[in-house]
Amino acid sequence: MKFSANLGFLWHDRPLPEAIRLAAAAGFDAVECHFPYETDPAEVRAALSDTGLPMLALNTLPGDRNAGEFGLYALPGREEDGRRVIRQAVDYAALIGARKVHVMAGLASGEPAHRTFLSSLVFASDLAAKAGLTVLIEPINMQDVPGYFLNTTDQALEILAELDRPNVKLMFDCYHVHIMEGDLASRLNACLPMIGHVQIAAVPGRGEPDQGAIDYVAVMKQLQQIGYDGFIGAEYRPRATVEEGLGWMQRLRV
Ligand SMILES: O=C(O)C(=O)[C@H](O)CO
Ligand SMILES: [Mg+2]
Repeated sequence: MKFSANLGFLWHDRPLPEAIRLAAAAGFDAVECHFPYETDPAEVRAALSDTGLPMLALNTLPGDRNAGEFGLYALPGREEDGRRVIRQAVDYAALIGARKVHVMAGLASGEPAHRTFLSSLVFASDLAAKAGLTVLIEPINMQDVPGYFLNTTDQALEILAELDRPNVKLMFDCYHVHIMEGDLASRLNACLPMIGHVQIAAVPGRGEPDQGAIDYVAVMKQLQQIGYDGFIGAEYRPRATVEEGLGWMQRLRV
């Protein structure tokens, strides 16, 4: 199993180039981030090239967080803002060699939001395809982000089927999926062909993936058995320092 440090959560208080170097020193095989846009891409590139780690993915900007926004893609009337943030993400991804962009749906519901999400994804898919990138959509649980548009893998699979674009895939975050749908094993089997990335954290608490309701040794074995050959994103909130909590990595390298 190959592990990617999610630098939106791990070493999030450090400048991004330093966080990349810390991830390499801690034994990660790759990194991914949330919102790198304020960092000079040349510095990110230098850290990636010094360490040899690939940057897997980044997020589109979520809009105005102070006003409660958490993504723009499913918000009727905000299509132009959605286009702006995907252009920015694709441009930045190209500069640092990232291959995937997670587009954040936002707080919305109902048919107008569904239609907006679909048409925005068509735009994102076309733009990303020109740069050889994959677009990710991620179901997020309703306890952490009440009102988020995309909550379950079932809903995501329906959207992906309706969209029918080979470069738009599912971000399967085990933490969110377990909270919303339980039964990770059958969700993984059902979603495998559409999975573009996997993320992990403990439930409850979103700490290191080494305790709680999800048996991650079993999850890793299943992923290997069903032929998932991508990276596993460590997207958790360390209970103490990142370094102190890294014991899980050895245990999960099945
Ligand atoms: O919150 C998550 O699980 C994510 O992966 C996001 O990228 C949103 O920050
Ligand atoms: Mg996630």
